[in-house]
Amino acid sequence: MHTPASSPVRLILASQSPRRRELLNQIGLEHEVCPADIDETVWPDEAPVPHCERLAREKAHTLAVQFPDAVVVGSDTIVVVDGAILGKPSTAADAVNMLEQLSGREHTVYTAVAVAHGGQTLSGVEAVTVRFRVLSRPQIEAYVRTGEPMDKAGAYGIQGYGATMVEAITGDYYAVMGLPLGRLVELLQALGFVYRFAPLAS
Ligand SMILES: Cc1cn([C@H]2C[C@H](O)[C@@H](COP(=O)(O)OP(=O)(O)OP(=O)(O)O)O2)c(=O)[nH]c1=O
Repeated sequence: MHTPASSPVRLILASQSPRRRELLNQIGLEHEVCPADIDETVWPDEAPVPHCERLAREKAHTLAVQFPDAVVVGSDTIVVVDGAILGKPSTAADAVNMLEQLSGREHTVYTAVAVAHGGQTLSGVEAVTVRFRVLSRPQIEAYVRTGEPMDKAGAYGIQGYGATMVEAITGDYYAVMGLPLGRLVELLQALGFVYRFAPLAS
């Protein structure tokens, strides 16, 4: 990524998520990683979408204050079913419960992304509807035993074994995986930076 005068820009990903790193690499956005240590507790009466956007903005803002020369990307993903937020499961039993709630029906994944630089923070939220197949209890337990659900909102990874549980998706796949790439590039451009495709090595 560059300034309009073609100088390279220092980009920092304020996240511990290996998926977000992978996704930035996929579109050639060179970056450093510096996870933001923020309190992710849901405020009393805080609705899911404002919660997820607040966290993405806090992650980006916290690091932007520490690294004023850099552009910082923060993001947050939640799964919402029956109005309740499913974050990352804290135990295997918790993961089993979450997957039982998702079985055979639709839920919404919200991913907020925020970019911060020069005292400005821009953000947006992508909403994706995901319909799950009916999952049997043995199937859920076998999936939880793989360990895949444990660091993921809603206890599944669409990019992994979790792909076998999905019947339909409406919205940005990359938002489910943790970082809506189209929205991110749009926000970086709105901050005044230039994103270009680089030729692929043959
Ligand atoms: C639904 C879903 C979530 N996830 C992941 C993306 C996020 O890493 C995680 C949601 O938790 P987050 O709190 O958004 O992110 P994180 O704790 O992994 O990293 P950080 O806060 O430092 O940015 O769930 C998948 O990888 N695949 C999926 O299909």
